[in-house]
Amino acid sequence: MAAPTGRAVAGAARLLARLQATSFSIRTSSATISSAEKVPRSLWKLGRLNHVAIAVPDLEKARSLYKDVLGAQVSETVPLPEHGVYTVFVELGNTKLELLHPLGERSPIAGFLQKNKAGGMHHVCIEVDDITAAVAELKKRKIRILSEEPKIGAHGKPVIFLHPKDFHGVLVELEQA
Ligand SMILES: C[C@@H](C(=O)O)C(=O)SCCNC(=O)CCNC(=O)[C@H](O)C(C)(C)COP(=O)(O)OP(=O)(O)OC[C@H]1O[C@@H](n2cnc3c(N)ncnc32)[C@H](O)[C@@H]1OP(=O)(O)O
Repeated sequence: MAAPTGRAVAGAARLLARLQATSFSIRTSSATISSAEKVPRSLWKLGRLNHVAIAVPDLEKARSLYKDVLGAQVSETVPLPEHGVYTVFVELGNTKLELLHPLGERSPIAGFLQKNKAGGMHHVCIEVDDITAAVAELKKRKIRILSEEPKIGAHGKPVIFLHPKDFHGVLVELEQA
């Protein structure tokens, strides 16, 4: 077989370069189309970490640990019967801890404390700028929302909880900012 000429080699190189450019732009445009179709991200945004909640078997002991041993500023104990919990908030400057203890027989944290007798991290709460839009999108994505409608949370604002099995084992609360 005859050796390729200089012109043939240059032509092949140009063709290869064009093919690479074409396949790159196809990949780019399909990624853009699919993400634009699936993620109308402009509708709502995540905000700050509002709090990290810790379920505790003895609320007074836990309150005293943060107040007297760590010197934190802590709230009074507040019962929230509509959520089945007592809460104490611990101020940390950039965020808060929420100490939780079961209230009533059907408390949603009773099972968690049965499994974690010494207590443990129960959920993280992240603010969102539009909880209605967040709920609509998460439902479309088949993420389980643990109440029919948002409830009024510990700060007097609407909140929802997302199933821990849909969030890598972490119960996530979203709170309207
Ligand atoms: C005042 C308000 C506020 O801050 O504004 C609050 O904090 S209210 C805070 C309290 N309210 C809430 O938590 C409301 C949302 N929570 C719920 O609806 C419930 O607690 C569920 C998260 C669905 C869990 O239900 P239940 O206790 O019946 O447990 P279950 O045994 O069926 O749980 C199913 C699976 O999820 C796991 N699981 C349960 N709780 C979990 C948690 N906190 N973090 C991570 N995983 C958890 C279990 O180990 C189990 O996994 P395996 O199958 O692998 O064993």
